[in-house]
Amino acid sequence: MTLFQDFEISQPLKKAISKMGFEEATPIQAQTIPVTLEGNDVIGQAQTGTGKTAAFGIPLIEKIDVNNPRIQAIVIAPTRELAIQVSEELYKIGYYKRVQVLSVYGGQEIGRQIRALKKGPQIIVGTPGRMLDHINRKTIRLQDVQTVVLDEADEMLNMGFIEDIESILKEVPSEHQTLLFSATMPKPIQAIAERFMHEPKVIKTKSKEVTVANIEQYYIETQEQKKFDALTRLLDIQAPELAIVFGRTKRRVDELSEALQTRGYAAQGIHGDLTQGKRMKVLRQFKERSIDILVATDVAARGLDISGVSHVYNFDLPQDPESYVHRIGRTGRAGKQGKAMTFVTPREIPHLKNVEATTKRRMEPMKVPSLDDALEGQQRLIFDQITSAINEENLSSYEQMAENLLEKNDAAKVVAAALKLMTKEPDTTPVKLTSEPPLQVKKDRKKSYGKGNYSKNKRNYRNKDGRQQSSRSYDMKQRRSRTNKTRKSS
Ligand SMILES: Nc1ncnc2c1ncn2[C@@H]1O[C@H](COP(=O)(O)OP(=O)(O)OP(=O)(O)O)[C@@H](O)[C@H]1O
Ligand SMILES: [Mg+2]
Repeated sequence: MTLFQDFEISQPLKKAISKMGFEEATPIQAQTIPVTLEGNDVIGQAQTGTGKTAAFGIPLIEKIDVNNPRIQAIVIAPTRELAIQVSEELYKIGYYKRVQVLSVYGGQEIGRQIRALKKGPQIIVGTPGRMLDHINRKTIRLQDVQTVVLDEADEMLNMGFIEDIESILKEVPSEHQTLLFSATMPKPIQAIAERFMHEPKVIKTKSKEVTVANIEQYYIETQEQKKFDALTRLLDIQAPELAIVFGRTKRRVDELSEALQTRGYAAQGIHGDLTQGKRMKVLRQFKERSIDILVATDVAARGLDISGVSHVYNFDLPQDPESYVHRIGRTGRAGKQGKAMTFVTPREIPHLKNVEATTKRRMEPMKVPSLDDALEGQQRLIFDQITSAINEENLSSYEQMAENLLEKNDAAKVVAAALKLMTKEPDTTPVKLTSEPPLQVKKDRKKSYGKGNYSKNKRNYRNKDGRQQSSRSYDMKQRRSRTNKTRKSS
């Protein structure tokens, strides 16, 4: 057991960490913080929700010179919401040290960011595109940067981002520390990563499984057209505190959130085609629980830490096993329990096996619930709520009314009527949902990474549309298949 108080870090940080409620370091924190404080480059891989943000955040903030108003560290994250979240966590860690942290991301007025940049933040957290934009405008200067962090490193070094990352790194002095963190690190991506690094220490917390043990994982085999009924019945039965439903495409997310609303659920969608204002509003509503179902593309798959997410539903199978790991990792965080349900059509079973082979964990089969099961689920929920209300609520203003009802009616009838009115009976309102074709399993995934397209000596080559590419890991087939992902969010 490693306590934060025992780390060689300054008092203001210890005070901030304790205010955040952390006492004991998680395994990845215990292993990486000392090594990072010594100045090493680090590749840190640990399961979702195990505190990787603080693992890089603590040493990063320890190193900052607060008397220097220039940018000393940058953290790059794949999505806007993650950049904001990471900057908030760093702000908390640096609170008593008075470190200034700023997030810059696409979709927010650039003028506002430029004004904030003039105040001399020491740490910038941003999405690659917007960070490059500021570098080109000379509103961000990286000459004093000593630390570069790639959060969700494998995603950042993936096809769509690598050129931006390379351009950013060109602006950083060659003497700098590089920290890469993610829950997944496919070997070919790690090889690319090491090119950017100086004798990196690779720290992977020892665990056979890629996903955390406290997430129960199920799959539900059903026809494409039956998935939605199965979803709403499951929602009725499982009554999640907060749930995230992942869909494959933006259109899918729009249709799903509308269909859920039609059936009376408090659901909203989030994806890359919405305005930033709308994206932030939906996420705020979800955190405040004015909605309890977030329907999302993979834009919400990585890094987001929202307490209370008890269930994740993969309405559509994710494109690759890594995406599965990150999606389900939105639940079961910081030692909490979670459940993940994945819908799969019969033709997609090979794809599911592929996911299981990567995660080294079997998903349990779950039967498609019937309407009766759904009704029973809702009844059980109401039963539990009433039982706890009997013990905990002040019912005095209702007691007279109860007496009146009981005078004229049979007691069991009265309670049954009240139960019926309170129970949300399964809603079968027809909804419109465009069918998605089944996912095709990629023949040999291992070979498809970095297949001839990338080598150390052959860094530049032209792709099919003649555009020069620097380095890459996925082949073109994979690239096409990933275009539906909401990736370029900055
Ligand atoms: N030592 C600790 N003690 C208690 N809670 C912690 C500790 N470290 C981090 N946490 C909390 O655990 C949660 C998950 O942390 P974090 O978001 O950093 O996970 P992660 O490993 O980056 O996950 P992901 O792979 O999904 O990005 C956060 O709410 C964080 O505040
Ligand atoms: Mg993280």
